[in-house]
Amino acid sequence: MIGSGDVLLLATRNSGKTKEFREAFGKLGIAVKDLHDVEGIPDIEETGHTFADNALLKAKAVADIVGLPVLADDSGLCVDALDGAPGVYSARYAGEPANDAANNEKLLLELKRLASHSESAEAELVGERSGAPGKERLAESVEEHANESMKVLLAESLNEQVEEVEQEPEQEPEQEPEQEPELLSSARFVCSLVLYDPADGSHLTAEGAIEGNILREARGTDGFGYDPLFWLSSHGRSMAELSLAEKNAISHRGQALRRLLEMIGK
Ligand SMILES: O=P(O)(O)OP(=O)(O)OP(=O)(O)OC[C@H]1O[C@@H](n2cnc3c(O)ncnc32)[C@H](O)[C@@H]1O
Ligand SMILES: [Mg+2]
Repeated sequence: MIGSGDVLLLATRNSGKTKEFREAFGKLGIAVKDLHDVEGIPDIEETGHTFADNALLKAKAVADIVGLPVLADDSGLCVDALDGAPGVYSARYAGEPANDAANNEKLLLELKRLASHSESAEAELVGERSGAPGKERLAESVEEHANESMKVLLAESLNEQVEEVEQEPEQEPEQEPEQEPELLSSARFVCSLVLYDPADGSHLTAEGAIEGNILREARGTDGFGYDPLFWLSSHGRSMAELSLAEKNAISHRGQALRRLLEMIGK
Protein backbone atom coordinates (compact mmCIF):
# COMPACT_ATOMS: atom_id res chain seq x y z
CA MET A 1 0.00 0.00 0.00
CA ILE A 2 2.93 2.34 0.68
CA GLY A 3 6.53 2.24 -0.47
CA SER A 4 9.76 4.20 -0.77
CA GLY A 5 9.33 7.50 -2.61
CA ASP A 6 5.68 7.64 -1.61
CA VAL A 7 3.96 10.41 0.29
CA LEU A 8 1.79 9.19 3.13
CA LEU A 9 -1.04 11.30 4.50
CA LEU A 10 -1.67 11.18 8.25
CA ALA A 11 -5.22 11.91 9.42
CA THR A 12 -3.97 14.11 12.24
CA ARG A 13 -3.72 17.75 13.21
CA ASN A 14 -1.36 16.92 16.07
CA SER A 15 2.09 18.14 14.99
CA GLY A 16 3.72 16.17 17.83
CA LYS A 17 2.51 12.92 16.29
CA THR A 18 3.56 14.05 12.79
CA LYS A 19 7.12 14.76 13.97
CA GLU A 20 7.41 11.24 15.38
CA PHE A 21 6.03 9.61 12.21
CA ARG A 22 8.40 11.75 10.08
CA GLU A 23 11.37 10.48 12.07
CA ALA A 24 10.25 6.86 11.64
CA PHE A 25 9.12 6.98 7.98
CA GLY A 26 12.08 9.15 6.96
CA LYS A 27 14.33 6.09 7.35
CA LEU A 28 12.18 4.26 4.78
CA GLY A 29 12.28 7.11 2.26
CA ILE A 30 8.59 7.82 2.81
CA ALA A 31 7.52 11.47 3.16
CA VAL A 32 4.76 12.32 5.61
CA LYS A 33 2.03 14.96 5.35
CA ASP A 34 -0.73 15.74 7.79
CA LEU A 35 -4.03 17.64 7.77
CA HIS A 36 -2.22 20.98 8.02
CA ASP A 37 -1.05 20.29 4.44
CA VAL A 38 -4.48 19.49 2.97
CA GLU A 39 -7.40 21.84 2.55
CA GLY A 40 -11.06 21.02 2.95
CA ILE A 41 -10.92 18.29 5.60
CA PRO A 42 -13.51 19.00 8.30
CA ASP A 43 -12.95 18.21 11.98
CA ILE A 44 -13.73 14.56 12.57
CA GLU A 45 -15.71 13.79 15.70
CA GLU A 46 -14.09 11.02 17.70
CA THR A 47 -17.20 9.17 18.81
CA GLY A 48 -15.65 5.71 19.24
CA HIS A 49 -15.35 3.94 22.58
CA THR A 50 -11.94 2.46 21.84
CA PHE A 51 -8.67 3.78 20.39
CA ALA A 52 -9.04 1.37 17.45
CA ASP A 53 -12.61 2.59 16.71
CA ASN A 54 -11.45 6.21 16.64
CA ALA A 55 -8.39 5.48 14.51
CA LEU A 56 -10.59 3.72 11.94
CA LEU A 57 -13.09 6.56 12.00
CA LYS A 58 -10.38 9.16 11.32
CA ALA A 59 -8.54 7.15 8.65
CA LYS A 60 -11.74 6.31 6.74
CA ALA A 61 -13.18 9.85 6.90
CA VAL A 62 -10.03 11.39 5.42
CA ALA A 63 -9.27 8.59 2.93
CA ASP A 64 -12.81 8.77 1.52
CA ILE A 65 -12.28 12.48 0.83
CA VAL A 66 -8.77 12.38 -0.66
CA GLY A 67 -9.16 9.01 -2.42
CA LEU A 68 -5.77 7.74 -1.23
CA PRO A 69 -4.60 5.40 1.57
CA VAL A 70 -4.46 7.26 4.87
CA LEU A 71 -2.88 6.45 8.22
CA ALA A 72 -4.61 7.51 11.44
CA ASP A 73 -3.40 7.37 15.04
CA ASP A 74 -5.66 7.38 18.04
CA SER A 75 -3.82 7.28 21.31
CA GLY A 76 -3.99 8.29 24.94
CA LEU A 77 -2.96 7.88 28.52
CA CYS A 78 -4.64 5.35 30.85
CA VAL A 79 -3.97 6.01 34.55
CA ASP A 80 -4.62 3.14 36.97
CA ALA A 81 -5.52 5.29 40.00
CA LEU A 82 -8.17 6.98 37.82
CA ASP A 83 -9.63 3.69 36.57
CA GLY A 84 -8.09 4.14 33.12
CA ALA A 85 -8.96 7.84 32.61
CA PRO A 86 -8.38 9.97 30.64
CA GLY A 87 -8.19 7.12 28.05
CA VAL A 88 -9.94 7.91 24.78
CA TYR A 89 -10.67 11.39 26.15
CA SER A 90 -6.96 12.20 26.64
CA ALA A 91 -6.86 15.06 24.11
CA ARG A 92 -9.88 16.85 25.63
CA TYR A 93 -9.50 15.85 29.31
CA ALA A 94 -9.62 19.48 30.48
CA GLY A 95 -12.25 20.45 27.88
CA GLU A 96 -12.17 21.84 24.37
CA PRO A 97 -10.26 23.22 22.56
CA ALA A 98 -7.62 20.63 23.45
CA ASN A 99 -4.74 22.05 25.49
CA ASP A 100 -1.74 20.02 26.68
CA ALA A 101 -0.88 22.29 29.62
CA ALA A 102 -4.47 22.32 30.90
CA ASN A 103 -4.69 18.52 30.52
CA ASN A 104 -1.50 18.00 32.52
CA GLU A 105 -2.70 20.38 35.20
CA LYS A 106 -6.03 18.56 35.50
CA LEU A 107 -4.31 15.17 35.68
CA LEU A 108 -2.11 16.32 38.57
CA LEU A 109 -5.06 17.91 40.35
CA GLU A 110 -7.13 14.70 40.15
CA LEU A 111 -4.28 12.50 41.33
CA LYS A 112 -3.23 14.82 44.17
CA ARG A 113 -6.85 15.10 45.32
CA LEU A 114 -7.09 11.31 45.37
CA ALA A 115 -3.79 11.01 47.26
CA SER A 116 -4.83 13.57 49.89
CA HIS A 117 -8.17 11.75 50.41
CA SER A 118 -6.42 8.46 51.01
CA GLU A 119 -3.84 10.14 53.30
CA SER A 120 -6.53 11.69 55.49
CA ALA A 121 -8.45 8.38 55.60
CA GLU A 122 -5.22 6.67 56.69
CA ALA A 123 -4.55 9.33 59.35
CA GLU A 124 -8.06 8.82 60.72
CA LEU A 125 -7.48 5.08 60.93
CA VAL A 126 -4.13 5.51 62.72
CA GLY A 127 -5.81 7.95 65.11
CA GLU A 128 -8.60 5.49 65.94
CA ARG A 129 -6.19 2.60 66.48
CA SER A 130 -3.84 4.50 68.79
CA GLY A 131 -6.59 6.27 70.76
CA ALA A 132 -5.43 9.59 69.33
CA PRO A 133 -4.34 12.12 70.03
CA GLY A 134 -2.29 10.41 72.85
CA LYS A 135 1.30 11.34 73.65
CA GLU A 136 2.95 8.73 71.42
CA ARG A 137 0.87 9.82 68.44
CA LEU A 138 1.67 13.47 69.18
CA ALA A 139 5.35 12.68 69.42
CA GLU A 140 5.22 10.85 66.09
CA SER A 141 3.38 13.74 64.57
CA VAL A 142 6.01 16.21 65.83
CA GLU A 143 8.76 14.10 64.32
CA GLU A 144 6.90 13.85 61.00
CA HIS A 145 5.71 17.39 60.50
CA ALA A 146 7.39 19.98 62.68
CA ASN A 147 10.33 22.05 61.56
CA GLU A 148 13.27 22.37 63.97
CA SER A 149 12.05 25.43 65.85
CA MET A 150 8.52 24.06 66.20
CA LYS A 151 9.98 20.82 67.54
CA VAL A 152 11.75 22.67 70.36
CA LEU A 153 8.58 24.51 71.34
CA LEU A 154 6.34 21.47 71.17
CA ALA A 155 8.82 19.16 72.86
CA GLU A 156 8.78 21.31 75.98
CA SER A 157 5.13 20.44 76.48
CA LEU A 158 5.53 16.72 75.80
CA ASN A 159 7.19 13.95 77.86
CA GLU A 160 10.79 12.59 77.75
CA GLN A 161 9.90 10.21 74.96
CA VAL A 162 9.85 13.20 72.64
CA GLU A 163 13.16 14.47 74.03
CA GLU A 164 14.73 11.05 73.34
CA VAL A 165 13.60 11.30 69.76
CA GLU A 166 15.10 14.81 69.68
CA GLN A 167 18.43 13.66 71.08
CA GLU A 168 19.05 10.88 68.59
CA PRO A 169 22.37 11.67 66.90
CA GLU A 170 22.00 13.00 63.38
CA GLN A 171 23.11 10.43 60.80
CA GLU A 172 25.90 11.60 58.48
CA PRO A 173 24.22 11.79 55.07
CA GLU A 174 25.76 9.11 52.86
CA GLN A 175 26.41 9.60 49.16
CA GLU A 176 22.87 8.83 48.04
CA PRO A 177 22.12 7.18 44.68
CA GLU A 178 19.84 9.24 42.38
CA GLN A 179 16.45 8.98 43.99
CA GLU A 180 13.31 7.87 42.16
CA PRO A 181 11.12 11.00 41.91
CA GLU A 182 7.74 11.12 43.60
CA LEU A 183 5.19 9.11 41.61
CA LEU A 184 1.41 9.29 41.80
CA SER A 185 0.15 6.24 39.89
CA SER A 186 1.11 3.56 37.43
CA ALA A 187 -0.11 4.32 33.90
CA ARG A 188 0.33 3.42 30.27
CA PHE A 189 0.30 5.15 26.91
CA VAL A 190 -1.72 3.26 24.30
CA CYS A 191 -1.76 3.75 20.52
CA SER A 192 -3.93 2.30 17.77
CA LEU A 193 -2.96 2.83 14.15
CA VAL A 194 -5.22 2.21 11.17
CA LEU A 195 -4.06 2.26 7.56
CA TYR A 196 -7.16 2.54 5.39
CA ASP A 197 -7.41 2.00 1.62
CA PRO A 198 -10.45 3.75 0.12
CA ALA A 199 -10.14 1.70 -3.10
CA ASP A 200 -11.74 -1.33 -1.45
CA GLY A 201 -12.37 -0.27 2.18
CA SER A 202 -9.68 -2.65 3.42
CA HIS A 203 -7.66 -1.62 6.45
CA LEU A 204 -4.97 -2.79 8.82
CA THR A 205 -4.91 -2.11 12.56
CA ALA A 206 -1.87 -2.26 14.86
CA GLU A 207 -1.53 -1.43 18.52
CA GLY A 208 1.22 -0.61 21.01
CA ALA A 209 1.45 0.26 24.69
CA ILE A 210 4.13 1.39 27.12
CA GLU A 211 4.05 1.17 30.92
CA GLY A 212 5.22 3.99 33.17
CA ASN A 213 4.28 6.14 36.16
CA ILE A 214 2.82 9.60 36.62
CA LEU A 215 5.25 12.11 38.12
CA ARG A 216 4.17 14.58 40.83
CA GLU A 217 6.16 17.26 38.96
CA ALA A 218 6.68 17.70 35.22
CA ARG A 219 10.14 16.99 33.79
CA GLY A 220 11.59 17.70 30.36
CA THR A 221 10.59 19.84 27.40
CA ASP A 222 10.53 17.44 24.40
CA GLY A 223 7.61 15.43 23.08
CA PHE A 224 4.02 16.59 23.53
CA GLY A 225 0.86 15.95 25.53
CA TYR A 226 1.43 14.12 28.81
CA ASP A 227 5.11 13.30 28.08
CA PRO A 228 6.52 15.58 30.86
CA LEU A 229 4.46 13.69 33.47
CA PHE A 230 5.26 10.17 32.21
CA TRP A 231 8.16 8.60 34.10
CA LEU A 232 10.14 5.66 32.72
CA SER A 233 11.90 3.93 35.61
CA SER A 234 13.92 1.82 33.17
CA HIS A 235 15.45 5.00 31.67
CA GLY A 236 15.49 7.18 34.81
CA ARG A 237 13.90 9.89 32.64
CA SER A 238 10.49 11.23 31.70
CA MET A 239 9.17 10.71 28.18
CA ALA A 240 9.79 14.44 27.57
CA GLU A 241 13.49 13.92 28.35
CA LEU A 242 13.95 11.47 25.44
CA SER A 243 15.01 12.43 21.92
CA LEU A 244 12.61 11.70 19.05
CA ALA A 245 14.53 8.56 18.11
CA GLU A 246 14.71 7.36 21.72
CA LYS A 247 10.97 7.87 22.15
CA ASN A 248 10.14 6.07 18.89
CA ALA A 249 12.31 3.12 19.91
CA ILE A 250 10.14 2.37 22.94
CA SER A 251 6.87 4.29 22.70
CA HIS A 252 3.33 3.00 22.17
CA ARG A 253 3.38 4.73 18.76
CA GLY A 254 6.76 3.31 17.78
CA GLN A 255 5.64 -0.21 18.71
CA ALA A 256 2.35 0.08 16.82
CA LEU A 257 4.14 1.44 13.77
CA ARG A 258 6.71 -1.37 13.70
CA ARG A 259 3.84 -3.89 13.88
CA LEU A 260 2.01 -2.16 11.04
CA LEU A 261 5.14 -2.04 8.88
CA GLU A 262 5.69 -5.73 9.49
CA MET A 263 2.14 -6.44 8.28
CA ILE A 264 2.88 -4.69 4.97
CA GLY A 265 6.30 -6.29 4.65
CA LYS A 266 8.43 -3.20 5.39
O1 LIG B 1 -6.89 13.24 16.65
P1 LIG B 1 -5.61 13.85 16.13
O2 LIG B 1 -5.81 14.96 15.15
O3 LIG B 1 -4.65 12.80 15.63
O4 LIG B 1 -4.82 14.55 17.36
P2 LIG B 1 -5.18 14.42 18.90
O5 LIG B 1 -4.14 15.12 19.68
O6 LIG B 1 -6.62 14.82 19.12
O7 LIG B 1 -4.99 12.88 19.13
P3 LIG B 1 -5.94 11.83 19.84
O8 LIG B 1 -7.35 12.12 19.57
O9 LIG B 1 -5.39 10.49 19.45
O10 LIG B 1 -5.65 12.09 21.37
C1 LIG B 1 -4.39 11.75 21.83
C2 LIG B 1 -4.05 12.51 23.09
O11 LIG B 1 -3.41 11.60 24.00
C3 LIG B 1 -2.22 12.13 24.50
N1 LIG B 1 -1.09 11.39 23.90
C4 LIG B 1 -1.12 10.46 22.90
N2 LIG B 1 0.11 10.04 22.59
C5 LIG B 1 0.94 10.72 23.38
C6 LIG B 1 2.33 10.76 23.50
O12 LIG B 1 3.13 10.05 22.72
N3 LIG B 1 2.86 11.57 24.42
C7 LIG B 1 2.08 12.33 25.21
N4 LIG B 1 0.76 12.38 25.15
C8 LIG B 1 0.18 11.57 24.23
C9 LIG B 1 -2.20 13.60 24.07
O13 LIG B 1 -2.87 14.36 25.03
C10 LIG B 1 -3.01 13.58 22.80
O14 LIG B 1 -3.60 14.82 22.53
MG1 LIG C 1 -8.17 13.71 18.38
